[in-house]
Amino acid sequence: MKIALIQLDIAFGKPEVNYAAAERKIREAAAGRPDCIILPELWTTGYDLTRLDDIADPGGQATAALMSGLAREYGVNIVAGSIAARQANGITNTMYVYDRSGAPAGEYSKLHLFKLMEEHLYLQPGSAKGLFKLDGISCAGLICYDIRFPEWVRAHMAEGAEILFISAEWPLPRLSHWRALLISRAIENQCFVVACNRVGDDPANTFGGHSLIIDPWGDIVCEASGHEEILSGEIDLARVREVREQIPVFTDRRPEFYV
Ligand SMILES: O=C(O)CCC(=O)C(=O)O
Repeated sequence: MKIALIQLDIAFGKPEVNYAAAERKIREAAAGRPDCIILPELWTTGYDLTRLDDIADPGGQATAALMSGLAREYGVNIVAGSIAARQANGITNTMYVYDRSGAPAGEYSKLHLFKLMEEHLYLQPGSAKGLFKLDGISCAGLICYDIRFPEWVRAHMAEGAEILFISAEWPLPRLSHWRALLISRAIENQCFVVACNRVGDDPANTFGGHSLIIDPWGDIVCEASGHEEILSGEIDLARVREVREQIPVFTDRRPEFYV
């Protein structure tokens, strides 16, 4: 499976600019004929939280129209990062996933809102897992701060997911945490981790880039720089089965003692 990670800079609070940039980058990435493309977190608005009432995408519909159309046009799966979506219960930080036919394949709203960046003041948390299938492969999709909650990641991987997709806006000062947490999630869950971060600045933060693909042994398949780029890497799902057979963590678990 060939994966392209679109490590974008994001124009603060300017969805029209960001939709145009993401479309350009997806067309560029699609030329390399990937099986799957992933975008970062909140890529339509950035963290312009105080203006979300005006700029959130109602029901994710504008995002769906663009992403589903591109997925169908290029016959590529798209993990469309996350966006601020206006829902009946308020605004959520929601990841939408489309398969090669452009059909919705999954949806996940960020469960753990990040207080350090005031998400809890403007967003409603999700309440369901981010499990979906792409080309018959079981996948999980989570968002940024979620990677600090190994029990939430495990809840997904224990249901058989083999690839963990992460969309993020992870700040530069904690880049060492980003790498260590992602490598740990890959090792402990014996899965591929595909993690797409943004770059650039907003009024409060500088974001670190260094999007990554990590294999189920914890080795880095590929890693981006701190600048805008399309990172491309190939994964072989047989590696998940090999590592899970060699060290059978999932069958050796004793969950009855973990509560
Ligand atoms: O956990 C962190 O250090 C960063 C999390 C974050 O930036 C987010 O969830 O948006």
